[in-house]
Amino acid sequence: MSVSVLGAGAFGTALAISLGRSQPVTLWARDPDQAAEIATQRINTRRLPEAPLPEAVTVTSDFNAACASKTLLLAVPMQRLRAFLQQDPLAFRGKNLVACCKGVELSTGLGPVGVIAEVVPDAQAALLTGPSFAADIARGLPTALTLACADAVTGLLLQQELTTANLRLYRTTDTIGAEVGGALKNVFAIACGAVIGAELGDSARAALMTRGFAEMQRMAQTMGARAETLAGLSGFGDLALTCSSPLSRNFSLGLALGRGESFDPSITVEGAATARAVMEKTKSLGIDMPITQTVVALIDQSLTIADAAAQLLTRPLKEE
Ligand SMILES: NC(=O)c1ccc[n+]([C@@H]2O[C@H](COP(=O)([O-])OP(=O)(O)OC[C@H]3O[C@@H](n4cnc5c(N)ncnc54)[C@H](O)[C@@H]3O)[C@@H](O)[C@H]2O)c1
Ligand SMILES: O=P(O)(O)OC[C@H](O)CO
Repeated sequence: MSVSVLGAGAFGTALAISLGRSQPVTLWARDPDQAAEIATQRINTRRLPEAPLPEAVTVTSDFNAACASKTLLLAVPMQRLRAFLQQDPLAFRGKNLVACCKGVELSTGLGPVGVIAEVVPDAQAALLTGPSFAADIARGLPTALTLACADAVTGLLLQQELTTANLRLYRTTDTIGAEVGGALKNVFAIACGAVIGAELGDSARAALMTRGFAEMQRMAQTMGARAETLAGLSGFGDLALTCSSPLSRNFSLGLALGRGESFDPSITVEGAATARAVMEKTKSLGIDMPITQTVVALIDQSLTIADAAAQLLTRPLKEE
């Protein structure tokens, strides 16, 4: 069996480095100049500048060559996944397609596994998600993630194939739970960053994390997910990491909002589009997501941080 990573951003490069320490891996970049640069310098200076590539990583911009592997890790942003798959759906037929992105598609309300199932129905769709920064994985620091695949046999195979010495994978067949946890933790990280940026305190952050987790559970269970998935790495685990670290881009966007500073729009921040997509989805699900709604308003700048805090604090009192 062979593995290719499609997408040479920070996360794709980190996964290729981790896997490449013990097996041959192909890393595909869509930009031929970038592929040539990484192949020659043995480092991705644009996205992961301090992490050299092991010898076993082959870098290419040849799409067909990369798609020769049976297992393909799709490391492109959530809102680009469909267009990426639609470029050449035949190339993906019969493959193990492991989405490595987190979020909900704006146009459909689907998560990454749902998008793969729609565009390439005869592939085995899986999701790799959970608490991890690309730089940590690339440095070989200890990390644990969730590998979600509805097909238990394929899930077991992928768990064994993608676990490395420092990257331990747990498996689940609950793809919905894994999708929802990974998507919503980014939304709440924006909220937590805003609270810290506006100097509203660590207690307020803890409240947002806890009530955000309640929103996450509410949405996931309404969609048929299992509670234990949300309590695992893909839900609680990633919420804890992303809401507490300035290394997170979602948290950093929130920090900028809280401080009234600008933020580079070219940086991948999945939580912004996902918050909008989730609010659209709640209309059909019929559930209340007040923190998610507040994040949309903060991003739109239709609400100040002070008004957002006042609005959340004055909601009708209820049981926990
Ligand atoms: N960076 C992390 O620490 C980290 C950790 C875990 C999960 N993730 C997830 O991984 C996903 C990707 O994040 P990232 O950090 O690698 O982002 P990034 O911005 O570093 O890289 C995104 C890559 O996708 C490529 N890309 C974009 N559109 C494309 C298209 N249509 N076709 C082919 N390639 C395309 C870009 O060229 C770029 O190389 C996100 O969903 C993110 O949440 C990231
Ligand atoms: O930098 P972020 O906010 O996209 O977070 C990276 C990972 O998703 C953390 O698990």
